[in-house]
Amino acid sequence: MEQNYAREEVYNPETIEKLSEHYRAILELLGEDTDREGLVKTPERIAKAMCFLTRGYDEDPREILLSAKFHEEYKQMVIVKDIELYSLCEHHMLPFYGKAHVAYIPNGYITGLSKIARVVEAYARRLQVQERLTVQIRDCIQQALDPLGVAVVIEAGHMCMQMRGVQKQSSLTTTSAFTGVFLRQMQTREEFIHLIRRG
Ligand SMILES: Nc1nc2c(ncn2[C@@H]2O[C@H](COP(=O)(O)OP(=O)(O)OP(=O)(O)O)[C@@H](O)[C@H]2O)c(=O)[nH]1
Ligand SMILES: [Zn+2]
Repeated sequence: MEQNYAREEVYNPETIEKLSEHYRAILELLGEDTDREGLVKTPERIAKAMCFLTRGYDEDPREILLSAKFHEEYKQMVIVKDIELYSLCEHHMLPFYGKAHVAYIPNGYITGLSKIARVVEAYARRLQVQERLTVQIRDCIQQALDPLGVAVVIEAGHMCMQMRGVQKQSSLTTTSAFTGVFLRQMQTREEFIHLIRRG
């Protein structure tokens, strides 16, 4: 059966054209022949890839959460774990990638589960440092839902440490950020840590 692999991404043609010019110049400075077959379309491909990898700038994470905010009296922990993320470190523009684990305890309002992952995506698809990414996710959920507490843990490997620089291929960085009951009650924090480590 014929599959339709139509590309959904829509890019601003002017931005792509300008970026392509710059990437062509960069490839030439790196000693490449941009007329050779394999490279003819590469500047445009990189331009589109970079727009994709930074598309979070066009998204409003708070709006994402509010678009599926529901009144609900559930007051236990909600955890969305193992949310894969791909971001770019702002120092080298090399990828860092890994998983985010996000929890909150509702206080009258819940949000659509996919929206939590979409918030991670909206902040990850920017030039980032892992610490800021962690805190931005936490603060967005706290401000949009006003829950009893929010917990975010991110575990990621940084290509700038793995394939260049200090070259530590298997190093992982863990960051965490908490609010409310996750800050005040060690037991709640431990329950979260226990549940994200399980399985
Ligand atoms: N805190 C933090 N540092 C990061 C992150 N991503 C990359 N870095 C670090 O940013 C630092 C930039 O340091 P510089 O000394 O200016 O850059 P550099 O000479 O390329 O450093 P090396 O990577 O050690 O070769 C490096 O130590 C990177 O490991 C991140 O998400 N958080
Ligand atoms: Zn880096």
